[in-house]
This record gives sequence, C-alpha cells and structure tokens, in this order.
Amino acid sequence: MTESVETSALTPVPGTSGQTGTVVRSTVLKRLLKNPMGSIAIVILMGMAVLAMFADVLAPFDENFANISKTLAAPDPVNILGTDSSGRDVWSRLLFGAQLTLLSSLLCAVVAIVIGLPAGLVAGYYAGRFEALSNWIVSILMSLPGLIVLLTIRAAFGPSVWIAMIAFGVLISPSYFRLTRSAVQSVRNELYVDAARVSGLSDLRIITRHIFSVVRAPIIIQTAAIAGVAIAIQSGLEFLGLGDPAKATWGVMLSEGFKNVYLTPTLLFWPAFAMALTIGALVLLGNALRDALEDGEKIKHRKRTTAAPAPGSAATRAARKTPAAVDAGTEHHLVKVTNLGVGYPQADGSVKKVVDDVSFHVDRGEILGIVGESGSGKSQTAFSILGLLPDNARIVAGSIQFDGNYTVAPGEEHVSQDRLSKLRGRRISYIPQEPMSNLDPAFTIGYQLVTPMVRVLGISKGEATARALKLLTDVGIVNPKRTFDAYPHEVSGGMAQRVLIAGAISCEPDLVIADEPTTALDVTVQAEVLDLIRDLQKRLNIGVILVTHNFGVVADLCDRVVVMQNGRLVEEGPVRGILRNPQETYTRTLLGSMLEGKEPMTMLVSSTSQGAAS
Ligand SMILES: Nc1ncnc2c1ncn2[C@@H]1O[C@H](COP(=O)(O)OP(=O)(O)OP(=O)(O)O)[C@@H](O)[C@H]1O
Repeated sequence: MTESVETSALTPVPGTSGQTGTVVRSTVLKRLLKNPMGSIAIVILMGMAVLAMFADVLAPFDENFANISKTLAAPDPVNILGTDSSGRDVWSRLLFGAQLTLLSSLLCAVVAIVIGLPAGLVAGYYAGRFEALSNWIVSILMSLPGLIVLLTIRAAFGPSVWIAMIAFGVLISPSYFRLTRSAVQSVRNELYVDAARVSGLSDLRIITRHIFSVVRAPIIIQTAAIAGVAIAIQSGLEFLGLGDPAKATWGVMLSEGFKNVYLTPTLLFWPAFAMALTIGALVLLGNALRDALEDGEKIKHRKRTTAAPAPGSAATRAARKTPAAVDAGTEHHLVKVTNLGVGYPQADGSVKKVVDDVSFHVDRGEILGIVGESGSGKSQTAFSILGLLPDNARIVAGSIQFDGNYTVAPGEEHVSQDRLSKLRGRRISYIPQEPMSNLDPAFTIGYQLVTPMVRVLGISKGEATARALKLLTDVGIVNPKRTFDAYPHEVSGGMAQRVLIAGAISCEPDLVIADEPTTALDVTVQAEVLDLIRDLQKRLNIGVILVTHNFGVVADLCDRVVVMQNGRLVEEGPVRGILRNPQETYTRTLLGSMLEGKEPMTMLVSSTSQGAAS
C-alpha cells in the first residue's frame, strides 16, 4: 500500500550502473492517513485484523466451549458479552468469527481478481477473438443464478465456507472483467499508448505501466466493495442455516441470535454490529484509497546492476542492427514502399482502398515529404510503415521494406507486428501531431523519456537520466531539469513537442516519421520546431518522413517530395524540381495554395465600409 518513490539527485554519474532517481517521494499511506475517512477506516480494519489475528490469545474460551449451566446469560466479568443458547461465550465466538469471516471474504476477492483482472486487461487491450470469447464466458457466468449455484455447491461439497467463497469469487469475477475491460478500452486508443508502442515498449510493459495505472483505482474500490459483499453473502447463507455449525462465523452467530431474538436481543446485535462496522470501513477505505491514488505520484524505480554498453557505441549499434535475412536482389533503401495498397472492408463485402499503388523510398540522411490534402492517405501510408494501422485495415497490395527486410512482404495482409515491434522505438521512431495527447498524464516527462532508453539501449537509469537532460537541452529547452521533473500538463504545447522530438531521437533511430509535427503549434513555434528537426536530421544523419498538408513546410525542409491525392501517388521527385516545374495539375493547385510570395489580398473591411458609405 505504501507506494514509495525513490528520490535521489538528478546528477547521476554517467557510466555507473545502479539505481538513480528522479522525482518526488510520496506515499499513498500518507495521503490516506490525512483523509479522515481513510484514517477512520484503517483504524477500524486494523482493529478487526488485530482482534482476528490474536483471537487465540484474546478469547477467554474456545469458540465451541459450552457451559450448559449458563445459557443465554447476561454480560458479567467472565463472559463480558454474555453467552448464547448453548452457553458459549459470545465475545470468544465473535473473535474467532472475525478470523474466519475476514479471511474467507478476502479469499473471495482474490479469486475474483485473479480471474477477472488479467482477462479484462487482455480483452480490453487486444480486443478481437479473446474479447469475444471472454464476453461469451462472462455472459454465461452472469446468467447463472448465484444463490442456486452456491446451494448446489454446498450440497455437493458440504458446508465449507472456503469452498463457498471460492465459488462466489468465480461468480463475481465478471464484475472485475467488465470494469477492467471498459477502463482499458477507454485508453487503448489514446495517443500516448500508441506513442509508448512506437517508442519500443513491449505490450506487457505498456499494459503494466500505462494501462494498469488507469484500472488500479477502480479495482481497489471494487475490491473493498466486493469484500463487503462477500461478508454479506457468506453471512446470508449461514443465516439461512447453510453454514457449518461447528465453526464460529458472524453469519452462524447471526442465525443463532435470530432464533433467540426475543429472549436475548444482544445475541443478534453483536455479530450484526461487527459486520456493519467492517463493511462500512471497507467502503470508506475504498473511497479514500481511490482519492489517495488519484492524487499521487506514481513512479517506482528498480535497481539495475548490469553494466551495458554505452549508447552510440559500436556494440550498441551492432546489437540493435542485427537484421533478419536481407532479401536478395532488392534495392537497398532505408525504407522502400512498393505498390502499397491499404483498404478497409465495408459492410457490403467490398474493400474501400484508402492507399492505392503507392511506391517511394527514403534513404538515410534525407527528408522525404509526403504532401496532400486532408484524406489523401498520407497518414495511412505512414502508419503502414510504423505498423500502427487499425486492426480492421488490410494491406491489399504491395510491400514495405525497412533496411532491406520486409515488414510487409508481398501477399501479406497485415503489417508484421513481430518484425515491427523489434524496430519501433529502436530504429524507427515517431513524432506525432498532437504533443499533449501523446504524453501520458500520469507520469513525469523525465520518466517517459528515461524508461524507453533503459529498455531499448540497455543503459542504467542514471545514464538514461543524464542523456534525457542532454537531449532536452539539445532540443532547445532552457531549463531541462524543471521540464524533466514536470508532468505533461505543466508544460506548453511547443515544449511538449520538443519533448517528443527528444524522445524520438533518444534511442538513436535510423528513421523518424513525423506526422504533421507542427500542426498543433502556433506559427512562431512551428518555425522553431521545423528548424530543430532539420538540425537534428543533419547532425544525426537519419532518414525522415515528414507527413504534411503544407507545401511551405515541404519547401522549407524536405529533399524529396511525394504528392498524394485520393490515396494515390500523383507526383514524386526532388523538391526543387517539383517547385520549379510541377508536372501535375493537382501539384500546381497545392502549390498555388501556398500564401508565401503572393500579393496581399484586398481587405474585406475596406470594401464593406465603402459599400456602407455609398
Ligand atoms: N479506421 C478507418 N476506417 C476507414 N477509413 C479510414 C480509417 N482511417 C482512415 N480512413 C480513411 O482513409 C483515408 C485517408 O486517411 P488519412 O488519415 O491517411 O488521410 P490524411 O491524408 O493523413 O489526412 P489528414 O491530413 O486529415 O490526416 C480517408 O478517407 C479516411 O477517411
């Protein structure tokens, strides 16, 4: 529960392995204790747990010790809460009851979590067949009449509270499944999840880091509620006389108390009071925990002791650039797209082509612009290279090679995620259109820069931190330390875009795909960001594919350009040639739409005022 975050100086010694730190130390427990609701709940539950744990010591009698000469007795110094109809000590039975009731309800929640949580995470994240199958199983489980199932199990296995609670855990697991699945679905398509994928993080890592943080708070609240429901259900069954009379549980005591309610009402009161107190405390704890988790900082650090080759070293590059077999006879470009066709199946069975017969290449050290109006298929082409097309997209024709290896081989319908996941973040990186939505709001900028470097380059957290600070300086951030420690909402859009550019080049890629990287920025920042991309591209000698609808940006930045319209390639060539002598009418129209060098337009206001005057 104490989610602590390591703190240490942000000036690690490069080359040293081991733990380094970032950010603030904060504990969920501290925030929880500050909340009166949380502290009251903790005190009650801790009290219950202590009583249950030390029941053997605290109880003056065995739970089933009966003094038949003292039945239904009022409280006295020996039996402080009196005795029941068999002369058993109520206080002792309450203590032993706490043990069994609390543990078995915990077991129920654990069983439900173990089944529902992973299934919900996988179904929400991967969707497709697993989701369909899980939905099917969940529907069956939910259609089962719970009470009848529990009664059947009781008849088959006897009055075991443990078996009943395991069965109830299975029956209630769909609630975890549904909660988790819908929480995951709500973030699955967030750009920061795509960005994490592009930065080379494995699915497991994305699920545990970026997705799990979203479901954690609801799961905790749900668990508190489920534990309460389990106590109520278990007591309900026992109240109906289906419990094990040899075991003291609060439900069995309730049943016993009910039979003697007119003679000794306190026999009913004490177990009911214990149950109400525990269930109430669980609900309060769930709410307080949610508040504490949502307010808090969520970063954990792990020790890293293995020495790794320095980034940029021959060993690192060699290790990263071990490609699969190069296809013999293919022209060797950094990226080669050949007759690419991308389509989406329609309801009538046809396939709507959104990219059709597109071929081009990019080499190391050059910037290729893909330009065209909105909907011309630029992003779909770029996403095909990145392997980020939606699940229902089909490669209907052609192939894509990266550094001589097929990522989409001729005849394949989908981009190979197996091949792409080894390249993304390592050799291919991505600068997205909307900087803010591509940063996970739950983590600091420093954390989001450091994690991919640690994983991809195999360097220590200290080295990655030093590199991240240098990268932030390189991309023109004046106070890198402050930006490193900041959360995404604490920086401006221009700064967030610089951060993403820093992230894109952090693992020394060979290819950067920038999709309208300046669209979300204001004009002055746009120019700075374009300068930055050009500068970095020259310095690092990387290949860049720049997707834009703006010929001005192409003229400013690119070496070659591909013009697209309605999913087809209209014209391709060196930028200067196309600017001077465009062959196609569409290219001329696009060029005509550039404002630069044009006569200023007449002012609407003057004509209106003239009109008004006449
Ligand atoms: N998931 C999808 N399902 C069906 N059609 C899609 C899907 N995504 C994109 N398209 C279609 O593909 C075509 C090309 O879209 P794309 O996003 O590549 O255009 P673009 O040139 O990048 O435009 P913009 O500059 O507006 O992003 C559009 O007609 C679009 O409607």
